[in-house]
Amino acid sequence: MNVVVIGTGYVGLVTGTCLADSGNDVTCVDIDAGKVERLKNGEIPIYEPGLEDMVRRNSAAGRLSFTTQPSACVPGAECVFIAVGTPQDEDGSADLKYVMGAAEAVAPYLRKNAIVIIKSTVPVGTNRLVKRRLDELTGRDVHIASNPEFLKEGCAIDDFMRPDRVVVGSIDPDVAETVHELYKPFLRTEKPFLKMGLESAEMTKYVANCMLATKISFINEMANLCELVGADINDVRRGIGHDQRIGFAFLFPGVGYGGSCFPKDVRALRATGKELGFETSVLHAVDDVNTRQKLVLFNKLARHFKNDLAGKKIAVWGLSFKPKTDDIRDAPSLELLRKLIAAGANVHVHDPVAVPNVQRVIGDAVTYHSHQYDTLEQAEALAIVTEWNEYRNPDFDYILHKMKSPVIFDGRNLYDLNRMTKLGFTYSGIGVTR
Ligand SMILES: NC(=O)C1=CN([C@@H]2O[C@H](COP(=O)(O)OP(=O)(O)OC[C@H]3O[C@@H](n4cnc5c(N)ncnc54)[C@H](O)[C@@H]3O)[C@@H](O)[C@H]2O)C=CC1
Ligand SMILES: O=C(O)[C@H]1O[C@H](OP(=O)(O)OP(=O)(O)OC[C@H]2O[C@@H](n3ccc(=O)[nH]c3=O)[C@H](O)[C@@H]2O)[C@H](O)[C@@H](O)[C@@H]1O
Repeated sequence: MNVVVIGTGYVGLVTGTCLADSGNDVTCVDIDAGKVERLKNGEIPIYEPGLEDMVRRNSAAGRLSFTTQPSACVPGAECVFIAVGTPQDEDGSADLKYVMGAAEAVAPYLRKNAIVIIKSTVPVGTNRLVKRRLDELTGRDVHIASNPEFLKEGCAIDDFMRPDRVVVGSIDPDVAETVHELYKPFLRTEKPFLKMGLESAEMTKYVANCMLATKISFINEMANLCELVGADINDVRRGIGHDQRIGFAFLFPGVGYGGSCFPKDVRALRATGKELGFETSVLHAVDDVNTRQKLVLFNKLARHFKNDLAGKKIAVWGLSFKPKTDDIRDAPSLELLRKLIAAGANVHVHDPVAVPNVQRVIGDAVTYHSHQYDTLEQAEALAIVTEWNEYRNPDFDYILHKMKSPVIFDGRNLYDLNRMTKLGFTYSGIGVTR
């Protein structure tokens, strides 16, 4: 099929590349000329394992190309995906200016019977709003489909190629069937293609993200309570997870969820409720718990140093909002760094890939290191924010020898409390402490 994807961010680039990989002719469009230039040279602007190779391979095969001009590709397209950002507006609701802008940019070039597929996460009602605008601009009854994306950064290609399900909302069932053709190569096992109405598809995306965010805030609240009652959340997690009704997924306690989606999507769904005079109390609590959880490492450090962090050398491992990405949008690390800087601490940080992004936001108020151990020279405490694999099994003897005082605040429960205590560390995890 001839496909156009508008937006070459995490979602657009992965969608376009994976669809090209299954034999479609794909053109990706972005308004950012610099990004398009880099992509044309086979350079990808984000860190996503495996993506660069796939972009190069499919570009070389002539199935994947990049442009800034919708006029150059939309006229030939049977399907036009819109995968632009939907950031949080000041009141928490989703800002639709990029989605509407993209729709308006493609409208003049849409061929008869082309399908516009909205992949961006958009509030209920947006697909109909976009359709109305497209109908107005083209003078035709434009086909529209809502196709929310469920991929995770860091394993985006695998998630796209092996989805748990594909959701498509449409007015006309034939439109959904055409979209199904695009997805059939990725749904060869028992995984379902779920057809539904536009509103249900839009809502499905928010409910999925809010459910996952709820699980995380719930387990974080329980972890904090475990510390107070002297229980170990790792044992409790296993104790509940074996109950098949509960399970293990997304119940790892930590420093709060970050990233470009959970925080904004929880707030956007709250805003939808508010607009309709409906109080979403659970979502309010989820957001509230998460805001507090992002401060959990700072509060532990402040308590340990009796509220005097001035001049204390603190090492921080992990800056991206989760491993295998350089994305720092709403990352808990930023909250920690800002609080430590404000308290006058001498902060030394490491991250395998996110340092350039953090440098752009935090500047030289902290010291960046290219090796994790270099942060520890005479450090008085180590805070672990992101569970990169290389932090899981470090040389603890070396760390003991390097640090001024062997104190670890582990925001991801990478280590075992008893082992750490035996080794001579003062150690505190999330929901695991002495
Ligand atoms: N990042 C993720 O893991 C996931 C994101 N989503 C949703 O997908 C959407 C896109 O997210 P990301 O890919 O992270 O966004 P992003 O911010 O990384 O990329 C968006 C891209 O769209 C481009 N753009 C904006 N207006 C344009 C226009 N008129 N024409 C052409 N290009 C335009 C921007 O220059 C940018 O390159 C959002 O609604 C997000 O909530 C859904 C699932 C996963
Ligand atoms: O809409 C989106 O953008 C995407 O949002 C999330 O994907 P992503 O944000 O890439 O990353 P996750 O792996 O879900 O992690 C989100 C945050 O939750 C935290 N988390 C996750 C799992 C867990 O058990 N505990 C926990 O604290 C992570 O550290 C991270 O900060 C969803 O998992 C995707 O399905 C969805 O498509």
